Amino acid sequence: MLSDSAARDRTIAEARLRFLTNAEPPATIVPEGIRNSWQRSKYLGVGTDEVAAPYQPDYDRESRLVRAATPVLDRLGQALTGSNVCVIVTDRKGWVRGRRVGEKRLSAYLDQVRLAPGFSYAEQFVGTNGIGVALEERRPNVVLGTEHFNERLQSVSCAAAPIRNPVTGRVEGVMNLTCWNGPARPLMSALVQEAADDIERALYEFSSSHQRALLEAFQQVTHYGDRPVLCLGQDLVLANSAAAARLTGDDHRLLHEAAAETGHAPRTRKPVRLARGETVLMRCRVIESPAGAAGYLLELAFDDPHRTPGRPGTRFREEPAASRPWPLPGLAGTDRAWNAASRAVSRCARERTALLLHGESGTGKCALVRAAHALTGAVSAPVTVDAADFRDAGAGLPAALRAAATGPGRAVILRNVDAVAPEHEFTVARALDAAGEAGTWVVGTVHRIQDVPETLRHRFAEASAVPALRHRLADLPALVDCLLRRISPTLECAPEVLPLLRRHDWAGNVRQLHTALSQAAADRKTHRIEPRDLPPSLHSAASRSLSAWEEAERDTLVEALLEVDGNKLLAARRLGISRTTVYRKMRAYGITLPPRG
Ligand SMILES: Nc1ncnc2c1ncn2[C@@H]1O[C@H](COP(=O)(O)OP(=O)(O)OP(=O)(O)O)[C@@H](O)[C@H]1O
Repeated sequence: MLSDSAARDRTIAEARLRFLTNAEPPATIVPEGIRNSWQRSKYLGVGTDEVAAPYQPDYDRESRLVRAATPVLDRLGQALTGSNVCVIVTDRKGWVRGRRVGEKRLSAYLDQVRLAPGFSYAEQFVGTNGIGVALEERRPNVVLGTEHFNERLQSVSCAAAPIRNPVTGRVEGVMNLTCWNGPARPLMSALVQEAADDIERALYEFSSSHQRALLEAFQQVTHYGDRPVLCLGQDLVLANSAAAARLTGDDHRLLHEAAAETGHAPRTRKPVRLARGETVLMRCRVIESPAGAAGYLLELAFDDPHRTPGRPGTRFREEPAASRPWPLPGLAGTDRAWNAASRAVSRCARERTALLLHGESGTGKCALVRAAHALTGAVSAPVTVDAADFRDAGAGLPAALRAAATGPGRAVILRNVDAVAPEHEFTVARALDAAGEAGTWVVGTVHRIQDVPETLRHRFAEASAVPALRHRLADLPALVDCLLRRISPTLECAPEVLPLLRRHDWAGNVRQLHTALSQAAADRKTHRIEPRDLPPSLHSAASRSLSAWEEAERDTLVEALLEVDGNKLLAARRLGISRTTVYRKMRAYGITLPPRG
């Protein structure tokens, strides 16, 4: 007769097979965290029989995380000698940075499945596993034998817990414990959490005296009362919930600038205009640490502490600015405003709350909806109905909305809500209501929220802003990585490309970035995109917007220069103009070319 755990393993294995072969969501017998992870893994097309963990042998062996983790790993390694257990530490992207194994047979197996230093065990490469799930869900978890997405990992079970930076709360890595399938399961979680705690304590010791000084000042002020407080250090932002709910990344920058101007003037209350036009009164104090000035502590007073900024009279709830990343499958970025949007969209998808997403074209509004909807175990992808397609035949729009399949597990996106003709607002609103009542998740997208007519605005219980790419340029490397992988898995960028991308204003946002990289990839001669492969517009940084004619002139000049390897004299001859004109136009259009290779 089968033991309880063997019977459970068999049930889970059968559920996994059914999930992999059918289009249905995994059976509810599978624990929720594992179900979500299976869905993400399937959505990302992760393999089930080959472990495709990528390898990067060069990494910083002196990083703060490695230094904090090494004594803990050494101690556990000694204690576990001879046992069938292994302890592993990864960084925040899942790259294995340290491993200690109790016995040789397990060590050989882990090498075979690439669970070894230098390899990444992120979920996007390996599918459901303790490390990957801890990083995606940012909480401790256990993955038992057959719950692994990849069958080659099913001989082992693992428990993992995120390691957080005790000052910022950011996940710095994962502590993982792996052993052959067996009865030790309940002990694994306790041991792994204790080890993660030890590493966090060591990280705290390492954190600079600046950070400690800021944290102490912040805690003192926020201990009493709940007025908005913000602490700004060089690479650290601390906000209590009253401040986080009202401030965006752009506001932090504006407040930082104002604080730098005010300096040490604790009695002064300075008015500061925030990104959305609202004014806040700021009292600023410089925080000193033994190593010098650590940053600013800002106490803020809003005009009306309860009103949602910039939304007089609406019933929208703005999502609190979220500092923690909220990764969604296939999408990249950890900017604060992007995190807040991802979090809001995911919550609305789960709760099926009608949502209005606003932001410039190409920022990722529809992509967010698709990814969040997929994670809910949806039966089909969202149906997109573009109101702009019905500008001349507006009566067809309500009919198109009604024709979309409705019901639980389905979603409909009304794109360009502002393009609904006034005479059709009411029937469109009725169609959206009917879809919502049938259990469909209803989402609207628009560039500017103020352009949405009142009748339609009230169909959406919540609103969330998706930031423009130029306001989240810190996300460029991650976005480039993600988009390149979509174009071709072997494609990479030369390091000189990013600075060129960074100075562009990206009016077409992530969509434009994708197009630029696709164009560059189509013209390249190797698997590496070099600066010269980029479209001409990216070689210039004009200080004003150009007319169509000027753009054409700039592109012709850049193409001529690239063809002759940047030689201005030869380019001038080709174009039949003087070398002085070439120099003048290069200056006027802000053209810089990669150094000659
Ligand atoms: N964070 C991201 N990571 C990866 N790809 C992204 C991200 N954001 C957007 N994209 C990609 O950029 C492209 C444009 O995104 P999307 O169509 O969602 O924009 P949108 O804001 O809905 O635009 P529009 O307002 O014109 O409908 C898509 O290919 C999408 O996958």
